[in-house]
Amino acid sequence: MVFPPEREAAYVQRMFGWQGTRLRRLVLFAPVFFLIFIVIQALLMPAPLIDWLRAPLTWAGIVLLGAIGLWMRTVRSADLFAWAGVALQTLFLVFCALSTRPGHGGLALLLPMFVATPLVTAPFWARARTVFIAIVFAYLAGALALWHSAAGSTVWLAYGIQAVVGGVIAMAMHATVDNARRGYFLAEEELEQRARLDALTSVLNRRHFIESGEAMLLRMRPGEVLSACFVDLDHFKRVNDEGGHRVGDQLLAAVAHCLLELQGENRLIGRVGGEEFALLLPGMHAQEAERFIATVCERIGALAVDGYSCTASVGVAEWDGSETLSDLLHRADLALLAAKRGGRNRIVQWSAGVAA
Ligand SMILES: Nc1nc2c(ncn2[C@@H]2O[C@H](COP(=O)(O)OP(=O)(O)OP(=O)(O)O)[C@@H](O)[C@H]2O)c(=O)[nH]1
Repeated sequence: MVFPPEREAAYVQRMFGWQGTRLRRLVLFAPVFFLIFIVIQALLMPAPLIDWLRAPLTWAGIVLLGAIGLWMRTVRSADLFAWAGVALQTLFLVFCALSTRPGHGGLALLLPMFVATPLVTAPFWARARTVFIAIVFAYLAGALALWHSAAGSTVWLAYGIQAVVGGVIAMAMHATVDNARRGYFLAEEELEQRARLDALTSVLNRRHFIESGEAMLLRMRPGEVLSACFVDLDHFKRVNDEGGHRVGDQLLAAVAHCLLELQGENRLIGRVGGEEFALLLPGMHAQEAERFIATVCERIGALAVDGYSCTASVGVAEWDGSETLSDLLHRADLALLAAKRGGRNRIVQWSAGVAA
């Protein structure tokens, strides 16, 4: 399953989000695992543990792996974390390989067996290419261990077979799990999308319009402007009563389509009531919003379903730079009431007089 690049990135980041906390804890175990490997070797081989602990290689490994592990705890990007994980895992295996004493082929084989499935960070949530490189590097490190321990040809043959079979199995496991997760991710995205949109008109539903609008106001910087519009269709009850609800539905959908066609970047359009729509227009003063919405109203007036058409009344209010979304929409709503009172099919800008 191949996603477009931006969805692929979102998917990898989401997977990392799910597993990030556990992985951040896990990477700290790299120096500990290395120490355990040293202790196992010391127990199995005649050299005393103190000899191993005196070796500069042991301390270089512990310090370097510890430092990378600590740094990785601060990484937020999923891709960077995956590559750092590959580097950490490879270095861990290289240090294990280099600390393997010559003449002990059996012990050296432990390492490649140990790494049959890449350890430490096991970036199975990452992109397939990263996982593939992690597996190849893991087996190369295993080969280094064999070479270092001067293993015989039988051991090399066994390792070669294991590397090919293990590598293929690891990639197949990754592909299977990844495919299932991608399917789940797509289904979840679709559900989220459905929960955000109004079923009839495909504009934002009321809840998401309010949530997104509040988030938009929080992102506004000093000096930035924004206007809100409340659009209410005039005498819509008549359309339903005379043409039937199906015609009413089709006309509502056509109006929403008209609004969506004019949806510029960052503009928010929501259905906030039966035949009421609200718009948030960042970067527009009230006058600009009024001009913009006049074009929209003209297009709405030109719509017709089975000979039925409608006009719209609109209230416009400009954000004062500090008020809440609820207050801003309330002022736009008061302006809308004034438009209705004034005879409908018109746009009214909020002013102190409108509230009276
Ligand atoms: N077909 C259809 N009609 C809806 C929907 N939601 C609300 N309505 C109708 O919209 C109409 C709104 O009626 P009113 O609130 O009286 O408003 P109006 O007739 O547009 O009159 P004014 O707003 O005062 O101009 C009602 O008949 C509702 O049934 C919908 O999803 N589909």
